[in-house]
Amino acid sequence: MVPPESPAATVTTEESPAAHDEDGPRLRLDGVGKQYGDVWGVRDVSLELGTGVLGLLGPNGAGKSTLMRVITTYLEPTEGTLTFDGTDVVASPNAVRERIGYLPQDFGIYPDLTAAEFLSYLAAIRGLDRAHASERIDDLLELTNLQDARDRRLDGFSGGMRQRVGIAQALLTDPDLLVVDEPTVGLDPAERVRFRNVLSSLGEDRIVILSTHIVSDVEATASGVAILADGRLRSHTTPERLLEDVANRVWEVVVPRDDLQSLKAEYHISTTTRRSDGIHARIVATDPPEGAVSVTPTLEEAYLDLLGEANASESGGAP
Ligand SMILES: Nc1ncnc2c1ncn2[C@@H]1O[C@H](COP(=O)(O)OP(=O)(O)OP(=O)(O)O)[C@@H](O)[C@H]1O
Repeated sequence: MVPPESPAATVTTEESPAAHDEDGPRLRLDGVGKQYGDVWGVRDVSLELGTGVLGLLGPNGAGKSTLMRVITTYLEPTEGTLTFDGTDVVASPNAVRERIGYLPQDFGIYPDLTAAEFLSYLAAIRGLDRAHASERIDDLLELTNLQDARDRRLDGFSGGMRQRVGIAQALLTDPDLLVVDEPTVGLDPAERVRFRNVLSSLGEDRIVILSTHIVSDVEATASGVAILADGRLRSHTTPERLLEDVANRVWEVVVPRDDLQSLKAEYHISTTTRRSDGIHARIVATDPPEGAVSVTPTLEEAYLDLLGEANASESGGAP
């Protein structure tokens, strides 16, 4: 919960990433807040976005879904204003809706339909004329690399293929703003890479907002990062600047397994890996322990450092 008296988030606008294309679509949020009863889902969010992929990161309950629902007009903000190319999103939701594509986390399909039938059905619901829809569906099946599966029933699709159908449906009206919620959860590594590539190319000429817990998806696709915590915008920057902020402060140290607890007590540990020579721990610290070797930070470490909550997540290695 965000108490109304909380201080405004310290977000420096001059650090915000510049849009790729000054002539492309622009989305602007000023002091946006959404309250559920006594609880603020998000509060005082100001952002200006141009073309490119924005990675929206934040812990559970940070307000990501609330913010996306407000942006996609599913929820009205309690306070603040949103404008899309100068149009007031709250006053004219219908004008904005037709320019927005949304892939929600709980995207439902009709299992008995083929990919092409499903997209035709959604195109009809959204009022696309038949000839235009058929051409558009062909293009989208190609874009999402599903042309060979177009006449297969959706119940035989893998998770990754379903997500690509989800992206295709979100793009039916050729939106200038695409919002995708946790799109790579449950995908295998190859599908994830393919999906990331599709998102990156979509960001070339539209605004893409990618909400996720998977920081490596942001690292691979995003030109901008917005970090929410407790409903507040903590940072709007580029992945490069986020990494610069933690440069020279990430270390790897090898300790015997019995020393791990005391290391945890003293340092922010991002990951630990068990190897035959001991536990390899990556830590974020200004004053590292003796023997620590400086390593290249990951975006996840920069993100955890900003949230101030780095802690160990153990990964594989020798027993
Ligand atoms: N319909 C609702 N009624 C009351 N409170 C809500 C409602 N939806 C969200 N909240 C609250 O608003 C805050 C933000 O929730 P939200 O779902 O937007 O966060 P999130 O970042 O999307 O979380 P997650 O990553 O777990 O999906 C939380 O405190 C949540 O409990």
